[in-house]
Amino acid sequence: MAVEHKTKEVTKNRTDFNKKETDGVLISFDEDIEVTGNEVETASKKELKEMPVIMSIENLNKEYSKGKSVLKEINFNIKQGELLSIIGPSGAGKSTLLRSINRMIEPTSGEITFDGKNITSVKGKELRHMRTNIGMIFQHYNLVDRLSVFENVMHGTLGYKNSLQGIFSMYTESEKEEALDIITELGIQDHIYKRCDELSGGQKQRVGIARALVQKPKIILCDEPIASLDPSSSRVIMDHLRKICSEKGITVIVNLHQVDVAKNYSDRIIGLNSGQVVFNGHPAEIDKEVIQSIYGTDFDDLITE
Ligand SMILES: Nc1ncnc2c1ncn2[C@@H]1O[C@H](COP(=O)(O)OP(=O)(O)OP(=O)(O)O)[C@@H](O)[C@H]1O
Repeated sequence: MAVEHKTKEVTKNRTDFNKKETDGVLISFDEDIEVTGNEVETASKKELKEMPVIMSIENLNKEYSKGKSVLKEINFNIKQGELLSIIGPSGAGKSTLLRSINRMIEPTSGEITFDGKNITSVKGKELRHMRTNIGMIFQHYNLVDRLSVFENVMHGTLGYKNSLQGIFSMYTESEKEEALDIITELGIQDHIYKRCDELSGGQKQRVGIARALVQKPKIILCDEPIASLDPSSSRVIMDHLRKICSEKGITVIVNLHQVDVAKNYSDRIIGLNSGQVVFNGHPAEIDKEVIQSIYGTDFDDLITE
């Protein structure tokens, strides 16, 4: 079921939020936009309209403890090749939502259909197979520091291997060649034999993207991929994610704290507040009232001018 509309009446509050930097949330608006990247070419509405839906999320709920809902009746569709950002205040449920999608977290109820298959209750081999189609990158990279860039990237193929092949790092020549191509595309070929703990944050995140890409995923989930990076490295990472959608047709779902980055790079934005979707629309529809609905009445408390 597609939900392509604002799902909650926005609160009327005329506080001027222009260019306010909160703890981790940078807000800006069209008339005074503070863009961290170049003008980015997102997919046109028409192009995306013609793309097939790759994932549907229906009535998804999550309770970590009984009676305390962290996700409440989440509904939305995602198209192939779409870059979808999820924004919302700390604790809104962004990570829980992202991790429910690949079942790192078990949803309490609801249904996720991926590539035509209900993946909500798949187990064992089927779950492993499903996860090879869903790559993930993390705020803190989740690399093995003492291993080289190349070895970390090759770990992306492990989902396709039995445990013996995995233990002995048995990679085929074509797997190695494909990994090299991806490493080169990401511009980290000069670091290929370096240990990962010798890299900058931006380089580490590019290793994380390369590892996700060698999985040959249909979707990549990104949990605050730029939260630990400076603006220049953030731009490089977001440019790569945008390119992955536009040129490889891979769907990217990205949790972000930076509203301006979400506006600049996304085909669509979902706003979460207290576990509910309060906005689901085009970045151009994000205005002060929408921001108020997403960040809530406590938003003033976050301002640190
Ligand atoms: N493993 C857990 N057990 C119990 N409660 C949890 C667990 N993980 C998250 N929560 C709670 O669920 C709610 C949503 O957390 P989540 O991390 O999904 O939010 P978020 O929007 O990603 O926040 P942030 O932007 O700070 O990362 C929070 O109230 C959090 O305390």
